Amino acid sequence: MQRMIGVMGGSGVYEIDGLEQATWQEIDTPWGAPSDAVLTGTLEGVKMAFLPRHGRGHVQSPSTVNYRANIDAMKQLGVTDLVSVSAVGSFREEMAPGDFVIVDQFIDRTFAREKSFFGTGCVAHVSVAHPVCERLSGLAYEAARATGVAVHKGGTYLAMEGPQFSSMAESKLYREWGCDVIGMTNMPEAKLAREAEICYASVAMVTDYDSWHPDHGAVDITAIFATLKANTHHAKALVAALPALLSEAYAPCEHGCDRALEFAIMTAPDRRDPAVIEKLSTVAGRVLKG
Ligand SMILES: CSC[C@H]1O[C@H](OP(=O)(O)O)[C@H](O)[C@@H]1O
Ligand SMILES: Nc1ncnc2[nH]cnc12
Repeated sequence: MQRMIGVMGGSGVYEIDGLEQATWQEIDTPWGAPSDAVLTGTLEGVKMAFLPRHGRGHVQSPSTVNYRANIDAMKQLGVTDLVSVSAVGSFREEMAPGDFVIVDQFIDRTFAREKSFFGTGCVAHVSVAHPVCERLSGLAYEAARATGVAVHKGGTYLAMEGPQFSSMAESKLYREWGCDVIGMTNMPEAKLAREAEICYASVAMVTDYDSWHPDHGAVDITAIFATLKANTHHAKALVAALPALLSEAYAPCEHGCDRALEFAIMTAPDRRDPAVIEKLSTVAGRVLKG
């Protein structure tokens, strides 16, 4: 099996540079349409797939992004390692606008999204105790360091429903909970990547101090865009640095991300719904076949 890098581009990241044989591919999935076509090609001999999470032109809101379709599309293309690039607010003075954070934990406060590929007819329970792939996150950290940006290794991401930003009381509460950054999209994306047995890492680009900071006031979308614009070159450079770091032949993930479904399916084979099994053929085909 060949290793393939997927990039899920967040706010401000709607394209990547330098792909050879670049083609926008429309992908159908049993879960509906992904946010957009997927840009595929190779970079330094490594196959890559890029999907703008909100669609080109930022059409999908965090609540309407079809996360299941996006992950299924990446899996169909053969993505083994998926790096998310996201804009976030910061709860820490030292995680300043412009900095990058390699997220390693999540608190999921989203409530209006489909969060699993599984359900009635085929029930499965995977572990997300360690919701990101340690190996891929380490490589993303190295790639970020190579760009020269200030980068923090590890951080807890509070996933909120949105689309409105948090109240000051919520912002202060999340700080007390020990959260480091806040965004609206990495959940259920990370959970679904785990169900699809794809290694997942999250690169968070700090754009603001949310609304807790006495010296910074409320979140200001104009300031967010300015910070994102000033940082796009770092995000693109990070993506460009990934192939050299991941170019070695595929080796099973030491953390088991690529085997997450091994013992996860609870529904007895003779009680599984054939229509549901058919829908799961891409993401869970490895364990459902045979
Ligand atoms: C640009 S402000 C809020 C918007 O930005 C983040 O999107 P993404 O995670 O895709 O970079 C945040 O989650 C909100 O969707
Ligand atoms: N303060 C914030 N809250 C939620 N999502 C964000 N994305 C960027 N800044 C954010």
